Amino acid sequence: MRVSTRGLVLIYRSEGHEVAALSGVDLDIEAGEMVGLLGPSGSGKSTLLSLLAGLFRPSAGKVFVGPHELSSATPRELDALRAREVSLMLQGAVRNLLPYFTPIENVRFAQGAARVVRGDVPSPEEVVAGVGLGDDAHRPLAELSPGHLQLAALAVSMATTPGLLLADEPTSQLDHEARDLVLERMALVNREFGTTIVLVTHDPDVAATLPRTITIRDGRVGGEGRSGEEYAVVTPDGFLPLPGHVRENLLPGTLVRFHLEDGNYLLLPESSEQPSEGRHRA
Ligand SMILES: Nc1ncnc2c1ncn2[C@@H]1O[C@H](COP(=O)(O)OP(=O)(O)OP(=O)(O)O)[C@@H](O)[C@H]1O
Repeated sequence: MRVSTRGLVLIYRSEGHEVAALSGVDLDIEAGEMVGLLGPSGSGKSTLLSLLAGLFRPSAGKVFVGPHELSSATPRELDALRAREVSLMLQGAVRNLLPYFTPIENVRFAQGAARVVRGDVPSPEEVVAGVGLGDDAHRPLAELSPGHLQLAALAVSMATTPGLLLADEPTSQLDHEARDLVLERMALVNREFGTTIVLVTHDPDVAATLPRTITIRDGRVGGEGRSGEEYAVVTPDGFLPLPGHVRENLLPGTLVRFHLEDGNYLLLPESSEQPSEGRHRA
């Protein structure tokens, strides 16, 4: 399922205070991509995930998920979307699971709403096998390792084979072995079901395994990574956010010229008397 946003703004209002958590996010994620969402604490990652899940409405801008535009969807349409097409995996496996059910029972329970609006959900056995839980499918959750608990949460998130899976730090509480297992199974689900996956992570090792990362900074897209290479991204209205290390050198108010040389753009700050010394390759 394709995901895109245009000029996405979210302002939290509480007791006279206003916090702009997102201040103009433009994103395009193609159907079937697996993308990491990075960024410092408080940059707006969880807020973005919640808006993509249709949990609340943006203050301004548009959110497109498949054929749906969420900012103008009715509450009923948003309920139907969450019941079958979009799944949000919360941080901490147990927050996604009913504690006294086995993984199979959890998946069956999670399919309840989808069975009402859509008949063709897969069997719980198929879903649990799809994430490779094997023998643990019928065990009480208390007997599962942290890695397999996270796989059970993944199975619940995939209960209706959604077109979009949003995962908030799915590997943050795991050791390296369990983390790699969960990532491998998420990649499997992405390939086998064609599910678009957007996952939030703070872990550079996780980011390094992903074909694409998007970094959120100060409520905007601050940059993108492709197979380990970092890029700044030109926004639809022609703005270009400076990477953090360049920001330290080009202070607010600095005048910059774009100079084309040998097919490359050079950024020439106005203050540099010798252009060759102050050059920043764009
Ligand atoms: N319910 C809320 N009411 C008011 N402000 C909020 C609320 N939720 C988040 N914020 C603020 O919005 C901004 C973005 O928060 P958000 O949780 O989306 O960031 P984040 O990148 O997910 O952070 P973290 O990595 O710590 O989870 C922060 O300044 C945060 O303090």
